[in-house]
Amino acid sequence: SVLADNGHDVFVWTRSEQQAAEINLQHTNSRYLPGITLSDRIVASSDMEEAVKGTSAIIIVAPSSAMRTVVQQLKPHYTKGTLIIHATKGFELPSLKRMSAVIAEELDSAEGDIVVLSGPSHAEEVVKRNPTTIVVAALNDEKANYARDLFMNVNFRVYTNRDQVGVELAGALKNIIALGAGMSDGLGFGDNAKAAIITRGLAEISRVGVQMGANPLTFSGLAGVGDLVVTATSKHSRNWRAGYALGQGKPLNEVLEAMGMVVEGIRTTEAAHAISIKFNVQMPIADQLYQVLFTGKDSRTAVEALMGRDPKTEMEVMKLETWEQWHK
Ligand SMILES: NC(=O)C1=CN([C@@H]2O[C@H](COP(=O)(O)OP(=O)(O)OC[C@H]3O[C@@H](n4cnc5c(N)ncnc54)[C@H](O)[C@@H]3O)[C@@H](O)[C@H]2O)C=CC1
Ligand SMILES: O=C(CO)COP(=O)(O)O
Repeated sequence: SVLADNGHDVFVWTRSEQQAAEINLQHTNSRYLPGITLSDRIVASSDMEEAVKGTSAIIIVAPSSAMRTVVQQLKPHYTKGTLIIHATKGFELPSLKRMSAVIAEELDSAEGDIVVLSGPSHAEEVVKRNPTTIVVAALNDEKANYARDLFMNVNFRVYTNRDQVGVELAGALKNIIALGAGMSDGLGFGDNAKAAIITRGLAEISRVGVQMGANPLTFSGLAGVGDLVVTATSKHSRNWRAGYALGQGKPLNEVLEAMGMVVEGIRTTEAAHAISIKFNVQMPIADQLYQVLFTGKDSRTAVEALMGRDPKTEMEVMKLETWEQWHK
């Protein structure tokens, strides 16, 4: 919708012929954006070749679990050099690869040329043209600037950031903390507990991000704090809503079935469990969530485990040598 507002012709690919017909004939997408009329500049197709033929940029927003197969379907129709932007927040499992690495591998392109679009941007509000700020990140400045100019308008402000790794990691990892914030609310803990999980969650995802090559400052930006606030406090958030239902004692399979949309934080918690071992970094919140989601631990017992940890200094956010390296 943002691109259509900016005067671009937009082609949407969907697996569902029925959904494509609805978008083309009624200009609505009732399952995902009820009550919204879409621009007639938006044309949908269930044929990948038709959807991407002759386009100057391709935006991929498949769930992380489907990213590789979607890019494999795109590959035969992809013209080398066409700009690729992705807005998916998650990791590939079990490889733990970031999405831009998966895309670059499949399309045989440089990872730094893939533009990551991230930040606090629930589709439900973007489509209403409510003010939204996001970040586009790539090592390749020309490509990042091109992506920025495609999307930028008076309702949708776009910043650039060269820390592609950090933006991608922040966007994925914040979903774990949003699940935890929802769970805290579902348990009825109130504002103090939610502020605690957001703040300590930010420390945790920044610590692991830095260990994986991110600039810590990226976690104070739109892809970090910005998206964490949105996802951990919004009624739109699938991750918060799933956490809330889990906190109320509903079983995971029931929660996911009722949601009917992807809850990336579940898979990302699984990824974080492996990441904390691989990168030798403590992720206490993700670790407790992992136990609640995958080993049947009671959520109140998990909270007790978090609150009963050994005393720490608050500033033990990341390894000092990494911090010093960034501040040299
Ligand atoms: N919904 C939002 O406001 C935002 C979502 N994102 C990210 O976008 C990604 C997608 O999320 P949503 O659109 O919210 O999920 P969703 O569950 O609402 O929609 C996912 C879409 O992908 C399709 N899909 C699933 N598996 C597929 C496959 N194998 N091949 C082709 N299509 C497939 C589904 O049919 C559905 O149309 C996630 O990584 C999410 O974190 C990022 C920013 C905002
Ligand atoms: O990342 C998002 C908003 O920026 C979407 O979060 P949810 O998947 O939790 O709705």
